[in-house]
Amino acid sequence: MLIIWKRMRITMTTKWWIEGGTFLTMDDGQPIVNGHLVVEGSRIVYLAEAHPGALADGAERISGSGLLFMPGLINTHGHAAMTLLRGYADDMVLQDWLQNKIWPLEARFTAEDVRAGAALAAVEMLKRGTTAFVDMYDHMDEVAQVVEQAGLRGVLARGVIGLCSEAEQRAKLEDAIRFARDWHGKADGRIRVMMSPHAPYTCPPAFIEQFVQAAHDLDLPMHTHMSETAAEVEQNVRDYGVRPVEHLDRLGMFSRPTLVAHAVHLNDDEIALLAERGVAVSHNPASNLKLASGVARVPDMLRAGVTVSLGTDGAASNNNLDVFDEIRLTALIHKGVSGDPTAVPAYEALKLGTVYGAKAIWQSDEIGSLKPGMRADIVALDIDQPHYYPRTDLISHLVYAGNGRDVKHVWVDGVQVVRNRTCTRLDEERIAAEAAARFERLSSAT
Ligand SMILES: CSC[C@H]1O[C@@H](n2cnc3c(O)ncnc32)[C@H](O)[C@@H]1O
Ligand SMILES: [Zn+2]
Repeated sequence: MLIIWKRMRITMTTKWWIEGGTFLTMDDGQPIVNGHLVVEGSRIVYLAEAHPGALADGAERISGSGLLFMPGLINTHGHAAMTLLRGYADDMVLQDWLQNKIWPLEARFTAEDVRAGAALAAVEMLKRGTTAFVDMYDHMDEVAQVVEQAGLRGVLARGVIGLCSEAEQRAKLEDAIRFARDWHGKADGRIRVMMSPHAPYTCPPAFIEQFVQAAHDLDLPMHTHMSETAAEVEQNVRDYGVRPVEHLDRLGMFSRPTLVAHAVHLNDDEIALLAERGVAVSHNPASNLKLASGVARVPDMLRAGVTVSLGTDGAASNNNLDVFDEIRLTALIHKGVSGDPTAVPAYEALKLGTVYGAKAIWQSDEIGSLKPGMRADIVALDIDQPHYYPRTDLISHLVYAGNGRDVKHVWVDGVQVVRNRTCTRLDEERIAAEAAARFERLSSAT
């Protein structure tokens, strides 16, 4: 009997069907109004205007009335546990902020603190429509467990600062390798791992080369902060005779698939090199504005063929984890600084948060758009609200009038992780209380 039950569990896949919703596929077509979508197991098997017919037989029916369905948003750079430090240090520039406020407090973080901060981030991201995120931090086993429990998709990296002895560097590299071996491909394939030296200004060249070698050995991508501030670029030239892009290229980093966060201070040659090497960029507009780092040359990068995606960075420099905010900022600030209202059009900004995010972090073509064969990472927004009327242009409304608070339901890999604005797999009240208590403990020790 037990064997029969186990077999049934393996062969039975859940099937559900959205009837009559509006679908923004992000596949360059017009939104499908009054369409139908069928999910079997973790994948979309049908999406069209026509009724799915027998394909919907036996499927649980969900009404799509008043809802806009789109691919889950992809946050390509952040530090989830830093939700604990939200509002702790505002209105400072990066180096002062890191050295005098953030790093001293992070030095006290325990694994339990990281778990509490990551759980708070998971609740926040899911409720604002993010289904996949990149995370770089310490105590990453805790983050991986939160991802597994929350039902999120995560590309995780044990971030490493190499301003320490060679013995400590070795121990950190070994921990990053151990983390990759333990977690890459886990949580039914929802977790993937990258190798991540923190930045060229915190990791000596030989240490970065060891990470590149490990990435080759493990066949993993690389992730780092790069060219975030003008001061960083100047320091790199002083220390190594070249700017950060050439420096990392010489160290072999771009021989691996690489995602760099920020890339604010680039010249034309550097943009051309990133395009040539296939390096993807995580644009973090809110964090770059708040830390007064500058504005990345996103329109120039897109023109050159660089894959540009969106990240929130940590909640201490943003101060939320809402990718809809980054989409809106991206559509607005590049118009403002260039004087060109077409610099980043609304639909292109949405692509940065979905299609290009997928290209930057998920090497296989399975997420970032809605079509048969893709993973069912889906967000439903309540568009029965004043700011979605009149129905002139839903893409315009989503980018310029909407926000993450419009998210009502979320699915990852076909599993509903947010229902009616509530996380189905996380205890939101307990997580918020735990985060508050953890911050109290951390800050009272100062
Ligand atoms: C080694 S774990 C990650 C490390 O990165 C720090 N961090 C957070 N935001 C930024 C940023 O904008 N630039 C550089 N480093 C950042 C975080 O505090 C952790 O120490
Ligand atoms: Zn960062």
